[in-house]
Amino acid sequence: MKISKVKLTAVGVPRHTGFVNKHVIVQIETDEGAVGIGEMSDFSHLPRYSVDMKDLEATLDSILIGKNPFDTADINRELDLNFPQALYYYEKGSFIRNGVDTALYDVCSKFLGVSMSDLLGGRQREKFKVCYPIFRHRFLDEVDENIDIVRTRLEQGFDTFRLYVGKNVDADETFLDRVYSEFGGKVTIKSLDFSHLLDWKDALRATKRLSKYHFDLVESPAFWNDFEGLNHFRLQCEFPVSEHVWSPRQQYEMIKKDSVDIFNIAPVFIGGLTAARKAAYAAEVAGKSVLIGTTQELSIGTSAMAHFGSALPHLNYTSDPTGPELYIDDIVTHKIKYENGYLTLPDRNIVGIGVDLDWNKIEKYRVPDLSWGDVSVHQLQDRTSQTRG
Ligand SMILES: O=C(O)C(=O)C[C@@H](O)[C@H](O)C(=O)O
Ligand SMILES: [Mg+2]
Ligand SMILES: [Mg+2]
Repeated sequence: MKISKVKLTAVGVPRHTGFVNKHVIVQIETDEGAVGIGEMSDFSHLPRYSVDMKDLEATLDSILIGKNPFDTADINRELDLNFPQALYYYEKGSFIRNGVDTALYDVCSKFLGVSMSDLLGGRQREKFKVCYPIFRHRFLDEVDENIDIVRTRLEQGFDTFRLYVGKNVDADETFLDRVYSEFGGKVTIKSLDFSHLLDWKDALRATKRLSKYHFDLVESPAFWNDFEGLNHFRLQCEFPVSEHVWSPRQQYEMIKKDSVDIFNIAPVFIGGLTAARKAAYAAEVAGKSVLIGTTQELSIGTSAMAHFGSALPHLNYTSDPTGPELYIDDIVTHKIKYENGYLTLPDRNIVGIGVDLDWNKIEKYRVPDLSWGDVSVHQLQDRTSQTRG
């Protein structure tokens, strides 16, 4: 089988917060007629340059056409040369590599007539627990609307949440107090996520202040790539520490410096399922736990993560992929399913990734390019359309 064409389609899908995320749908066509789909998820993150879609499609054509999609190792090597790893969380080259790599696994599993998970180590689980994100408070009066989100999502079966913190710790504290006084043991706070906004000492002070409320772990409590700072925090904090993995070198440094207890692995940030599996193996070798992170993908990217997570032996913490619940709509015929707060894999009898493109929805949300429009840094950081100063 040989790749005959790469097709890219950009879509802009709003969240319930009003924030519009731009994603790119990947189609890899082959001379056997099988077509693989993937998702370059959420280009709506800093830095504020954008990728030229037409040029990217031509570049990927030049790299991929004529290649056997089963040659994932060789293709990933080529993709790494063209879209190099970077010591940066939201490196757009990683999103590009992830969309292509996912489509390779999809087209190969379709060609073989098996579920995508069969090419990723099989299934240890048909579902896994996820948590719903509560985005960062900047003002005290945002607590009410976030408590409403907890109440609504709890009614839908999500009993676990993660809280972005650090901009207004008074509001963070008020929120946690309200959660435990109103919902008691019915709700679990999985993590406080500092998103690399504070240095490790400020994050430690905030964590100690909030530790009178229960949470399972702390995420990103130091500046970018501050491996020593993460280690200092970790040795002085009673809670497990997680950090996103955005490059093999960064993960190597975190292993060497014993920076974390948990690696937060999302294919989008490490550049694909192939790279994510390597990161998961490295975590296992280092004796660390894994949770699956997210950039808040649509159903294509989320389904790929469900398949990826089904085989991981040390998926010891609640994971994060909830994108299809955050967006007002999706671009597939049937969204990936959540049941009682669990992300549920497509049936193993369904070949490939297990979701199908809905071209009526794609046309509805199609955008001509990945241009930024008028968004503020606050909106980009906290994923909202709110324009308060
Ligand atoms: O755990 C995180 O950090 C995130 O989920 C980052 C978010 O910004 C995510 O990428 C999103 O778009 O909501
Ligand atoms: Mg995080
Ligand atoms: Mg994102």
